[in-house]
Amino acid sequence: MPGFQTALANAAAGCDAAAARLAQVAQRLGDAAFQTPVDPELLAAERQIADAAAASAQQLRTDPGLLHAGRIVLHEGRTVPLIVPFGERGHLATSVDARVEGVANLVRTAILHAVGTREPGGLRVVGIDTATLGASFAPLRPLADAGVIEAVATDTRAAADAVALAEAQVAEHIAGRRTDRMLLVVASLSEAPRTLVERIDALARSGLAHGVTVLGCGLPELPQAAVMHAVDGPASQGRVAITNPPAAPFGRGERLAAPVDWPETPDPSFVAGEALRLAERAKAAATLTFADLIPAQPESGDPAKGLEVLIGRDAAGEVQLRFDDATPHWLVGGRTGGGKTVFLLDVLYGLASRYAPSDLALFLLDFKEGVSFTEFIPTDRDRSFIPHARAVGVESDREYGLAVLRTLSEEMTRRSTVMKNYGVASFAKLREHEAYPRIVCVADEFQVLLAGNDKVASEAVALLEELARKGRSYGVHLVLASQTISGIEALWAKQDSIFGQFSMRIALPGARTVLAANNDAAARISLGQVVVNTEGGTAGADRVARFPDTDSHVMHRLREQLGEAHKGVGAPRVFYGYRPVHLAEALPGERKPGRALLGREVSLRLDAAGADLDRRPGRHLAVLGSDPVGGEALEAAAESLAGNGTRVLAVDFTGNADLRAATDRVAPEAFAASLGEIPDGTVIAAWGLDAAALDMKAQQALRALLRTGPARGVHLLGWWRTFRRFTDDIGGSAGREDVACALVLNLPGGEIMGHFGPQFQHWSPRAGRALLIDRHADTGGGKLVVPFSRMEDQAAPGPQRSGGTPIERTRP
Ligand SMILES: Nc1ncnc2c1ncn2[C@@H]1O[C@H](COP(=O)(O)OP(=O)(O)OP(=O)(O)O)[C@@H](O)[C@H]1O
Repeated sequence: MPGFQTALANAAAGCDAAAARLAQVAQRLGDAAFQTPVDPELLAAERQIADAAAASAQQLRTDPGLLHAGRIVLHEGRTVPLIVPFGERGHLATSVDARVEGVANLVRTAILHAVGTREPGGLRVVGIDTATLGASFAPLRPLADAGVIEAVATDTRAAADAVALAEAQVAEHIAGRRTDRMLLVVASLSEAPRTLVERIDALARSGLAHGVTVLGCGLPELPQAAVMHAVDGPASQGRVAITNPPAAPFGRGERLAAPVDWPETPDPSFVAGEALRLAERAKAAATLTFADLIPAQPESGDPAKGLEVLIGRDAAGEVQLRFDDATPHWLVGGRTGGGKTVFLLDVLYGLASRYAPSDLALFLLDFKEGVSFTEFIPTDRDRSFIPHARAVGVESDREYGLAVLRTLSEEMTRRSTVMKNYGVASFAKLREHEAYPRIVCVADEFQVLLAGNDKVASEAVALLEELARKGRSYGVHLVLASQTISGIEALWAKQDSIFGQFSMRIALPGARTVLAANNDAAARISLGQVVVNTEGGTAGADRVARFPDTDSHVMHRLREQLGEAHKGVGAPRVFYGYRPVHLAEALPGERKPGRALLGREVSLRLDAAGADLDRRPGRHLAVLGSDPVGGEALEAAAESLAGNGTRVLAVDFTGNADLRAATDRVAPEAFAASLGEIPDGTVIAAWGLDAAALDMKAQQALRALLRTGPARGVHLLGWWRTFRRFTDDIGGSAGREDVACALVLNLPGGEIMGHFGPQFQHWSPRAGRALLIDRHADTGGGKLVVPFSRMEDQAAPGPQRSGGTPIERTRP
């Protein structure tokens, strides 16, 4: 732009000379001086300037180092743009704030110019507007929605945060961690404390070289700034006098000798259109696609020092998050529909594509209808899965979550022993000897695990604390996510020592309490954006990134690729909290002679649960409670035994049992009499024993059978729908040891603890779950199981007809 600059310099010199002459004349003649005819040379210079300015105008608009800050008023009604150094070349200040319309126009012009003349993402804008509560920025709303204007502070506290953001920008710039620029726009500051103004001055001093430009409206003392002074007085016509910009003075005097006007009020539709255009441009540039998250070279990451994953972009570029010593565990929050599922899928698919299944193991828990991890497991329609996933809980029980946490804790113990053997103290060093994978355990709606004061909650807290504290040394990482404030508070309330370990805070729109109390960054973002804060949520340490929506084709393709590359890796074990389980799905190895299978353990391995009917005293099973599932579990037990060659004698007092699996049947009315004649090696399966008419003699025969049966291979599997009748039948506490196994259904802990022990007082029955107690196998609180139920197409057979003879053979 040499033509324009030379013309401007000549004109400025001309102006200086004319101004000096004018001043002298004015001194002599007073107001009459202004009637003095204008020097024809000056008019000629002005014409030259105006022509050069018109020719260069387009070029000027694209230079981020120059700002069109108003109009220089010339003679003959001519004006030329007032161009001042800006951006990296200078700050700009005004003597009055944006309550003056011309200054508000300057604010908008400056922002649109600064954003528009840089590459998308090259400039962040932070605003302060306490006197008009943000009105100066209102027409630029799309830029705020797109995250280009990161914050507009409307009170003094927020103003201090905004200044802190700019200070952090300088610090990051000095440290070489950022190369983008920030424009701090102080549109108005009303009664700001002196210290805040001093901080802005300090920013102005160091900012030019270190990434911050200040537009300080109402701050005429701003260092390194050209200052536009509103000229007072009735004759001033709202004119402005501008001081020389320190970086590029207009001329020899202190000020530009010609009068200046504030920028004109632009057409509102132009401002709105520009803001929208720039916002769209910023969004398009800041948004990666889901496919962009998948590296070109899959599984090439080295997990020794940490795991790294690309999640999106912010103004400074790509945003990579890490699981490492600095950010070993993550806390994620956001309101319903805030994008938590999508964000977690971005992270987990990103990780799975970067690291091999031997380097990364995923444990995925979902405690409510929230995130569903079906994208990791085979489904009826799509058999592909993510081979990194080791265990997945969908709408998991708390006990399942606990089992996963226990497994991780045991894994840490195992690793610690190995590390001691090698004499190393970090996961990175361990990897030099053995290729242990890093483990990432995601618990969505984790607060469910901590709810209440029961044993599960207290054990979960203890385990979480241990994992949070020690996980980093052993390569075990937690991601706790919650949609509710109470979720995060639950963790806080339970153990603040856990909370403190989560230096990585991730806040999706509407998240509260994930960030520090005075950090409201999550309130200002919209869907598709995330606040990432690696300093425990501290205000001023946020990065606002845009993350992509998921893409089911890309996910499917990756699953197929991974499946192809890791053919030998089996599908993860999946616990579906809401699904019934069936004996028919038991694996061949799970069916063993003499083992009555009753359901599936709610545990990491989801093993088949049952009672072993061996020769030890007491090897009988009582199914207790009126829930009809008790009858179905007993059917499964009978079937599993009969399938392995055990002779099963069935008797049904309920009229609803499916006795097809039984080898023999006995009519209900013949049951009492048959008790004395049970052949050796027989299992009696009895449905609804509470309805059996047992006189004293029969009851005694029953007790004798219980006491002596196992030694000769005779076992009773009995379903009592009432607890009282069960204890009566076995002879109360005297017979306690005679029935060692029980499957407890809908009977509260308070009712059974007298018989089974105080450790069962916390048992609270729930649909589809039972408590398996084996007095010989464990002294703890029993095992939570999902009892086997009938398949849906397995219709209830209706009342069974009893035969005429006591023992009727139904199957050879
Ligand atoms: N980064 C994004 N870009 C575009 N759309 C998104 C993005 N993230 C989420 N969405 C959309 O927002 C909607 C809600 O997202 P998501 O299911 O992840 O929310 P959530 O917080 O898990 O909510 P909920 O638990 O209630 O399902 C979805 O339709 C999703 O496609």
